[in-house]
Amino acid sequence: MTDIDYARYDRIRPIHWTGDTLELLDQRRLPFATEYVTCGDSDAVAAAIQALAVRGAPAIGIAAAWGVVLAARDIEADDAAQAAGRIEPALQRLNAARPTAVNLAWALARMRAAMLRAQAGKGGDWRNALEAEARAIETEDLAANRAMGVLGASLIEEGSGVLTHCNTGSLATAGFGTALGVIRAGVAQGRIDRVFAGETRPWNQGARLTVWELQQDGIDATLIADAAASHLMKGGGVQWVVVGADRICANGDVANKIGTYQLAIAARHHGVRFMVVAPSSTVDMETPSGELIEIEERDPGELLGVGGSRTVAEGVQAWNPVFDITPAALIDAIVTEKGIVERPDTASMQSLFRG
Ligand SMILES: CSC[C@H]1O[C@H](OP(=O)(O)O)[C@H](O)[C@@H]1O
Repeated sequence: MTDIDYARYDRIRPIHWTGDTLELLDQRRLPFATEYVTCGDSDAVAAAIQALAVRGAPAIGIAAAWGVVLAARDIEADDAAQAAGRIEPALQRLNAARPTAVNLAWALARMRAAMLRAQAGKGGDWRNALEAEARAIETEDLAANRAMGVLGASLIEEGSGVLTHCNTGSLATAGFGTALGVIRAGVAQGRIDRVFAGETRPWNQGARLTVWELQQDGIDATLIADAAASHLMKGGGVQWVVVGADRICANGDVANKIGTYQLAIAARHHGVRFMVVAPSSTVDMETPSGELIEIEERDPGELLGVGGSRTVAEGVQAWNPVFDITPAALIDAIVTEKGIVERPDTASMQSLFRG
C-alpha cells in the first residue's frame, strides 16, 4: 500500500502557541477569511472555545491545555501545591466552556497531573512542566491521528465511496484529522474513490470547513444536503459512513455532531457500514452509556439564519441541540490509535481500554 506523505496535510494548523499567546485560527470566518483570535489569558481561550472560534473535540482539549499554561502566568505561587490551588478556578472556567466533548476535561486532568508530578519533584519547575504537558498533548494527538488514518483505511475496500459528517480534519485536531484522516489515508492508498460531505446544519462545519480542507489537499469531495444522505445510501453511492466523536462511552455509545444518529439508522437500513474514528482521549470509560452524556444546546439563533442573513420569520421558536447519541449497536467499528473495536459493546471496549 502507498505510504502517506503526511507533510502535504500539514498546511492547516488551527492552534499556534507563540510562547506568549495562543493564536487560534478563527473557524467562524472560514472558508472566506483567514483570521486569528489572539488569546493572552485562559479566559480568552475559554471564550474562544465557547464561541466555536476553535472547535472539534481534540482541538478544544489542546486549546484548553495551552489555556492552563496562560493561567499559570497570571498567578504567583511559591510551589506547585500552592499553584494548583490558585490556578484551579481558571481550569473550572475552561472546563465550563462546552459540556459534551470529554477531551476538554481529559486535557485539564492531564494538566493537573503534570502539576502534581512537579509538586513531587518529578516534573521540574511547575510552569515548565505545564508547557511540556500541553506540547505533549498536541504532539500525541497528531501521532494518534496519523495512526488512526491508516488503521481505519485498512477496513475500507478499494473502490469505495465514503460519506462523512461535520468537520473532523486538521481544523478539529492537532493535524491530519480523525475521520478525515481515514479519508485522507484511504484516498492516498487508492481505497476511496468517492468522498461525500454533509453540510452539517446549522453551523455548517461540512459545507464551510470539510470540503474546504479537502480542496486544499486536492481531494475532490461532493457536498450534499444533510437531508440527501439516505437517498445517497439507497442509490449505493457510499459503502461507509465515517465520522468523528466527542465522547465514546464504556459501552460504545457515541456522542457526536447532531445528525450522526440518523446517519447511523439510515446506514444500517441500507447495509452501509458505520465507522467512528477518535483518539483514546475521546473515550470516557467513566460514563457507562450515552444517555448519561450532557448534550450541548446552543443559541437557537444559530438556526434562524445563514452567514448573518436571517432566513426565518421573526418570532419563530427554534431548538438547537448540537450533539446526539449513536447507540453502539448501530456502529460497525470504533477506530482509535490503540486499535479497532468491531461491533462495540462493554466487553469489547473494556478489552481495549481497561486491560
Ligand atoms: C475530531 S472533531 C470531533 C467532533 O467535534 C465536532 O463538534 P463541534 O464542531 O461542535 O466542535 C463534531 O462533533 C466532530 O465530529
